Amino acid sequence: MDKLIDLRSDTVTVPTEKMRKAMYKAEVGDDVYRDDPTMLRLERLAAQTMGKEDALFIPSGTMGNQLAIMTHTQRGEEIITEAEAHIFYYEVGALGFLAGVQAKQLKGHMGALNPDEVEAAIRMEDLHFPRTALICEENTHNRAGGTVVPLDTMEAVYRVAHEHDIPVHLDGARIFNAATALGVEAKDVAQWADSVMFCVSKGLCAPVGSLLTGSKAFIDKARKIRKMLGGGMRQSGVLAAAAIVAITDMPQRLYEDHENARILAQGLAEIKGINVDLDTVQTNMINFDITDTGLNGNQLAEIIRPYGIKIAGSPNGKMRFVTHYYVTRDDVYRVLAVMKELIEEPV
Ligand SMILES: Cc1ncc(COP(=O)(O)O)c(CN[C@H](C(=O)O)[C@H](C)O)c1O
Repeated sequence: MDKLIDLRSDTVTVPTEKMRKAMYKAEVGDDVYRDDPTMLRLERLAAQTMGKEDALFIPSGTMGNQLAIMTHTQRGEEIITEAEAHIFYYEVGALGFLAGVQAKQLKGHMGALNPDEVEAAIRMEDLHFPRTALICEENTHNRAGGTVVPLDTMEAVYRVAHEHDIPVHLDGARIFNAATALGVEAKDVAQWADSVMFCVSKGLCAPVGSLLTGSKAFIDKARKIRKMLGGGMRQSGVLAAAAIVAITDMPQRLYEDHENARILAQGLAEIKGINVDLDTVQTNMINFDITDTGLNGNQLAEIIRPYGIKIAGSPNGKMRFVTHYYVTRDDVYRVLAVMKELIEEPV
């Protein structure tokens, strides 16, 4: 059976052999009592990696983002997000349902908020107005194509926020991809946010989890809200062990995913009917459009599947391919050969 090439997302990655061994041998305890030594080690490592005081393990990035919002805000307040931020676009309306806040959405440029527009969007004191309680950024930015927000932009937004005593939360699901593309450490990106959520379950290949990082006071409050949501976990050191391997071993190889994405994007751009904006291919994602091929994403997903290639379908021509640890350079060449055959020489 040919190997399955799965380009749907970097969320499909499975734990490495080293992670599985670490999980098996993990020293565990009841983390609600703070007795799990492996979880304590992970949270110290995560905080140190982001240059923050403390960290909290959560089972998903969505929970980490929403926990941050619930911790930073009060019901009835307003947060500022980019127009297609994951926090707004893909988190099932949790902003309103869980945190009871509303979003002021600003259209970014390749996912980056404009600091002047952020400042203009901050509410002044007025009987009619909700208070602006939080500014949320996303780096890399998923729906913009895994694009990287420049550090000077993040710094400018951070300074505007702090001039108005407003905290900044970074959805850093792929912060290590951003740091790799920028040639800096993750903490150099994280410094321009008060709280940072990052995922170990995506490009870093851990089976489960994300870390929310921030000040000790912030994390103490977030830990209590996590417990309220039923997120207090017992012997979670089994998961923490894999996350420690993920943070320690995997960021340094992300450049390979970026190189593979670049090669894949350039190859796709040469196929008749496929439109790719190569400027947006900056990390491990490729957003492209197949409308001019006469196919939509769902049709392509169906005809490509028998070739051992899994892609996310779509009702229109808008497509996303994501590279990761389990997509090799040879897999990239095979995908290009199959795409060329299916699109340029349809039967
Ligand atoms: C920027 C960002 N922030 C948060 C999350 C949520 O992470 P999880 O809740 O899936 O762990 C994601 C997941 N992104 C997933 C994907 O890309 O396939 C889907 C869209 O939810 C994300 O891309």
